[in-house]
Amino acid sequence: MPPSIIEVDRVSKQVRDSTGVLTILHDIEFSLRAQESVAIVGASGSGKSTLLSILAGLDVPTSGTVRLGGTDLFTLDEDARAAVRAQKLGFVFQSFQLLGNLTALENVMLPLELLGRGDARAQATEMLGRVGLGERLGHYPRVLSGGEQQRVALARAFVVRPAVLLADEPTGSLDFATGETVMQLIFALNREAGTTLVLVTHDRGIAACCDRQLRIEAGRLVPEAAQLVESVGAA
Ligand SMILES: Nc1ncnc2c1ncn2[C@@H]1O[C@H](COP(=O)(O)OP(=O)(O)OP(=O)(O)O)[C@@H](O)[C@H]1O
Repeated sequence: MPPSIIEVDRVSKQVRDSTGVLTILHDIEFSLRAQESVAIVGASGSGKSTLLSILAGLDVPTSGTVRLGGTDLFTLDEDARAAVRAQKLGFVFQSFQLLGNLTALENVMLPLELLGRGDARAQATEMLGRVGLGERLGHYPRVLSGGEQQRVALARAFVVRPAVLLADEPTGSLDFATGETVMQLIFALNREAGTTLVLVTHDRGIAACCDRQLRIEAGRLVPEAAQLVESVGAA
């Protein structure tokens, strides 16, 4: 069995608001094996995006630990955490988040250049070909459709061969058919690259395509045995 790539141990997150202290995540615990695909599901406001931000090292838990490939993310200083993020993680967001003043090719070359990896142009060109945009290398995001922009974002995420891809509602801004194409591409690239996929989604069909689902209710992880009972009951 592949080793754990992510180990989350008793992660809680609290914030202060005008009414006092709000607990967004309560003692979340799970681990993910290398190459697994996992959907994080749950109602709006249950804490899914907060958990994803903590897995990304972008948000800091109030207590608990997150180990990525054996490295405890929150014992590192910000610079070291950013370096781990750049080397091991890829991100795909609902809103694409491409740089508008760079072409498709330049957007995909950028993470390779920041990591000092050789031959960024050739690797980025090949990756854009892989997502079906080999003819659009010199085009700026503003002339690309939503689905095309998300495919550039996928190429940018996968080109560094991340250990883990974190995706937050990657089809949320796309119509159904385009969303399906993008998801098929994510699963295919994921298998090819042997990446672990962590996907936040409201879409049950997409969640069902993942190896596992982690359900969050009001900041607590529903035990997987209880989820199984629920799904058998619903069948
Ligand atoms: N900095 C903050 N201050 C106050 N409340 C916050 C803060 N960050 C998150 N929250 C609250 O924590 C809860 C969980 O937010 P989160 O964005 O993680 O939910 P979510 O499950 O991703 O929701 P959605 O599916 O709607 O995107 C929400 O009620 C949100 O308003």
